[in-house]
Amino acid sequence: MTSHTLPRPSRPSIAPPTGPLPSLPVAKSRVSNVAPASRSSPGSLLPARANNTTASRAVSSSALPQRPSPKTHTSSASNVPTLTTTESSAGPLPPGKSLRKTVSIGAFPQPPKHASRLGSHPPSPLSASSTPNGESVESRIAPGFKSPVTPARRTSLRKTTPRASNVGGRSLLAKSPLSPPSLLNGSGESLAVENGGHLSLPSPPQSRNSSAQGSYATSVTTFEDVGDDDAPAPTGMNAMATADNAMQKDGKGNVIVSVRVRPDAGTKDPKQEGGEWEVSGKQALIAYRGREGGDYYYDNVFDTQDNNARVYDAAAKRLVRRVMEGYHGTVFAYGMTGTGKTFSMQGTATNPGVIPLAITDIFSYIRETPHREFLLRVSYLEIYNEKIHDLLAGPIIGANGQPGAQEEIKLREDSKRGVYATPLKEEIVQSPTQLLRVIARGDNARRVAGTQFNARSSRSHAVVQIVVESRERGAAGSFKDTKRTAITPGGVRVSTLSLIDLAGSEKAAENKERRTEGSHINKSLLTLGTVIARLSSDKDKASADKDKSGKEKHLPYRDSKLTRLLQGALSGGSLVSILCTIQTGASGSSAATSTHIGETLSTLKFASRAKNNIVSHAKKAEESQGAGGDAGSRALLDRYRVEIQELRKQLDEQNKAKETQSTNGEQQEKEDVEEKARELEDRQRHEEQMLEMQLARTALKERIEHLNRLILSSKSLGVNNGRSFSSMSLQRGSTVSEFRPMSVRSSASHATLEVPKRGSQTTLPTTGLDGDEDDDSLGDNGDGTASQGAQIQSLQSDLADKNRYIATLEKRLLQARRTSHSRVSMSLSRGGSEDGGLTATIAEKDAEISSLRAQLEDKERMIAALTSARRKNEAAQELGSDGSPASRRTSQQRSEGINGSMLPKGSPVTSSPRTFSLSSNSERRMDDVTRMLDEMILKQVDSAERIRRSSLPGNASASSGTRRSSLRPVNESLVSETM
Ligand SMILES: Nc1ncnc2c1ncn2[C@@H]1O[C@H](COP(=O)(O)OP(=O)(O)OP(=O)(O)O)[C@@H](O)[C@H]1O
Repeated sequence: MTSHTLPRPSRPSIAPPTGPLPSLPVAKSRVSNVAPASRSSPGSLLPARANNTTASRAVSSSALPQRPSPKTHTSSASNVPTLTTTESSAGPLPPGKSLRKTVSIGAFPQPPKHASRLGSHPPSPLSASSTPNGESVESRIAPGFKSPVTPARRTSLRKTTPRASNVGGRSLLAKSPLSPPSLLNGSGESLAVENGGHLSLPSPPQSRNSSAQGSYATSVTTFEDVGDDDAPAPTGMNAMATADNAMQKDGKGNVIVSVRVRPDAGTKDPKQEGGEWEVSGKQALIAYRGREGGDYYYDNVFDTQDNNARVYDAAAKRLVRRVMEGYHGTVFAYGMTGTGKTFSMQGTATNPGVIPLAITDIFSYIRETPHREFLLRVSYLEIYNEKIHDLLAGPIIGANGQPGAQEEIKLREDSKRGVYATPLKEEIVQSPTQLLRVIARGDNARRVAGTQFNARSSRSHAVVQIVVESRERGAAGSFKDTKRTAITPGGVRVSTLSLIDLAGSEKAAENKERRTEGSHINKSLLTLGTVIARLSSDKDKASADKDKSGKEKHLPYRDSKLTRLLQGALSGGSLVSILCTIQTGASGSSAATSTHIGETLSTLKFASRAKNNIVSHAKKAEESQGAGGDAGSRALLDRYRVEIQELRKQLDEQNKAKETQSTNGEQQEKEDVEEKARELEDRQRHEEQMLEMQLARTALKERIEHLNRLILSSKSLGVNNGRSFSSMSLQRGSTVSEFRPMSVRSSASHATLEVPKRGSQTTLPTTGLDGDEDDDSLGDNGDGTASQGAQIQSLQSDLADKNRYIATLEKRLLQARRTSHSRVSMSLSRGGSEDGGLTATIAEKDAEISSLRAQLEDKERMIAALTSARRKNEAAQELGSDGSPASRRTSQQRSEGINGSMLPKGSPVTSSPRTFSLSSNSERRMDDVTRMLDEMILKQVDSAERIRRSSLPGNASASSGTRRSSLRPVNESLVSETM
C-alpha cells in the first residue's frame, strides 16, 4: 500500500522550532501545476467550487440583510441591567444576582447578523417574533446554494431584519437583537467588557430574554440572575451551564464559523494583501470585489495580523469551557492546502495554536472547579486514504521483527457514544504537559509530505479526541438537585472535545502517491460539503424531508470516514466551531491566481453553508448513575471509583482480618502465657513435691542411718564398750540374738537397780571369755560399776543422737511445713486429696516427735535411775571397805534385791556366784534397755516406712519398697531375733 511507503517525518507541532516561519510555497510551482485540466480534477468535485460562479454572484452586499438599527438597542436598554466596571469589580451586586468568575468570556466575539445564517436556523419563538422584516433570504443566496425553504423557515427569514453590510462595528453587531442566543457566542445574556472593563452596549431585550437566565459575562466577571432561590448559585464557569434552557428552546448559536486569512508570503505590506479582497475583522467580513465577488459575514474573521491566541479566544475558548461543563464540542479547521490549518490548530512554541491553548484551558477549568473531580483521556487518530490509524499506538512490530500492520480500526455507532473508532488507544492524562506530550507523539506519527502547495502538507485528517469525565465531589445527596443544573449528585458526566485538523483540498499532484492521497482527501471533503449542504437542504424542505416511502432523506455520512466520524457533530449533537483558512493573495500559492481565487471563494461558501445549515441542539451530557449501563461502563471515572471502592473494601477486610488475627494472636499469646504460667506453677508444685519427697527421703535416710548407727551402737556396746560392760562381752558373737523387743518405758519402770554385792564381780567366771574381755567386763573396779558408767555413757550418747535426730526432724518438718503451706495456698481450689496426705504426714511426724520425746523422757528417767544405782553402789562399796557386815549385807542385799527383782527364781543365774549374779542382773537390765531401744527403733522404722509409703506416689512406692527391702534384713533380723 502506498500508505505504508509514505515516510513519517517528525512534525514539530507542539514544540516546533521557534525560528522564522518556513517559506511559503513559491508561486512558480503552483502556476506550473495548475493546468486547465486540473479544473476537472477531483478537486473540482467540491461543492463550493461547483457552484463557484453562482454562489459568488448570489452573495452580494445588496442582498445581505441590513444591520439592526440602533433604535432597537435603545429601546431595549432600559430592560437590561447595566453593568459598570465598578460594579463588576467591587460594587454591590444587584439583588438576585451572584458574582462569579469567568475567563475571557467576553473575548468571544459576537457573530455578524447575517440573514442567510439566521435563515438556516430552525424556527424558534424568538426568531419568529423578533424579525421585523420578512425579506426572504432566497433573494440573497445564489441559485446554486438555494434550497427549498420550508414554510417555517420562510416565515423566519421573512421576519429577519436585513443587515446592512459594512455597517457598524463589531461590538454593535455583537449586540444585535438578531444575534442568536448561544452557548458559544455569548450573545444575549452577556455584556462584554473588553479591554479593561469598558462596558459595551447592552443586549437587546429579546436577546436577554432568550439568554441563559440572564447571566452577564465580562472577560473576568459574570453576574447571573438567580431565578431559583433554592438553587445554589453557580460558581465560576459552571454558571454558563444555565444557558441550557435557552439552548433547548432554540438550537441557535451553537455553531461558530470563523475564517482566518493567512498572510501572503509575497506581500510585504499587509495593506496591499488581497488586492480585490477586503478583510474586516471588526465586521467579521470578507468581501471580494472582483468578478463574482460578494460579502461574506461570519462569526469571526481573523485577518493576517491576528495571532493564534486571538483565534483561540474567539473561536474555541467558549466551546472548550462548554465541553468541560458536559457538552460535546468539535473544532475543525478546513481550507485549502497550505493556508494555515495546522498552523492554527497546533501553532508554534511562541504562537501556540488551538490545541495547546485548549489544553491549558481544560486544566485551568479543572483548577477552578474544586467541587468536581475530573478524569481526562485522550486518543489521536488519522484518516489516511480512507483508513483510520491510531497515532498513539506506536510502531507495531511483527513476529519476524519487522514493522507490522496496525489492527484495523473501525467505526462503530452507539446510541450514547454516537460514532466512535475502535479499537483505539486512549491515554489517561493528568497534566497539561503530559497531554501535550501525548499529542506531540501523535503529531510525529502523522503523515505529512511535501507537496507543490505545502512543504509539510498534512496528508491525512487528524482527530484529537479528549474525553472529559467529571462528577461532583462529596457524598451522594450532599448536593441539592436543582432545576438549573439538573446535576444528580454522584453521577459521571462524559463529554468529548474533538480537535480536527483536516487535510487540505488540493489539485491533483504530479506524484502518483500524492494524487492518491489527494483523491481521498478531496473525496472526503466533498462528502463533508455534500452532507452540510444537505443538512440545509433537508431543513429547508421540512415537509419534503422524507422520500416517498416516508423514510428520512439520506445523508451520505457513510460515504467517507471523515463525515461518519463527524456525524454526531454535524447532526446537532455537539457544539461546533469551524475555522476556515484562506489565503487571499495568490502569491506563494501553487495555483494560478484565478484558480486560487476560485478555491478561496469555494472555502468561503463552504463556511457560509456550514454556518447556515448546521444546527446544533447540543445538550449537556447526562450523568450516568453508577457503573451500570453503557454510559456508566464507558465512564472510567465510575469504573475507577468502583474499583477504588472495591479496593478500599478489600483493604478494610484485610485490616479487619489483620486485627482479628492480631486479637486472636493476642488471645493465643495470653493463653500461651497462662498456659506457661500454669506449667510453671505445676513445675513449681512438682518441684516442691519433689523437694518435699526429697526432704522426706533425706529425713528417712538420716533416720535409717541413725537407726543403723544406733543398731551398730547397740552392737558396739558389746564390741567397743566390752571392756566396761561385761554382760555384753559375755554375749559377744550373739549380741544380735540377745536383742529383745521391749518397751524402754516398761523396762525402766520395772527396773530396780540394785547395788551388786561385793565380791561378786571378782568371782565372775571367765569361761568362754577372753582375758582382756574378762578384765574389761569386770570394770575398773572389777565389780561392774564401770559397766553402769559405760551404760550411762552409752545412753547419754544415744540420747544426744536422738536429740540431734529430733532436731533434724523438727528442722525438716519445719521446711516441709513451709513448702506445704505455700503449695496449699497456691492450690487451695484444687481439692484436698494432696492436703489430706500432707496433713496425715504432718500428723505422723508430730506423733513421731512426741513419741521420740516420750522415749527421751524414759531414757532420762532410766539414766537417772542408773545414776542413782551407781551412787548407791559406790556408797555400799565404801561401807564394804570398812569391814562392817552391815555394809556388806546391805550391799549384798541391795545387789540381791536388784538381781532378785530382775531375774526369775530358780534361774541358773541365781545359783551363780554373787559376782556372776550381779553381772547377770546388769546384763539382763542392759538387755531390757537394748530391747526397749530395738523396739523403739523398729517402731520408728515402721512409722517412717509408713509415712514414706503414704507420701511417695507411683514409682516412689517401688523405691520405697527397695528402700524397705534394704532395711529389712536388719529389721527382720531384729524381729526374728525377738521371736
Ligand atoms: N497565519 C499565519 N501566519 C504565519 N504563517 C502561517 C500562517 N498560516 C500558515 N502559515 C505558514 O504557512 C505554511 C503552511 O501552513 P500549514 O501547514 O498550517 O497549512 P495547512 O493548511 O495545514 O496545509 P496542509 O493542508 O497542506 O496541511 C506553514 O509554514 C505555516 O507556518
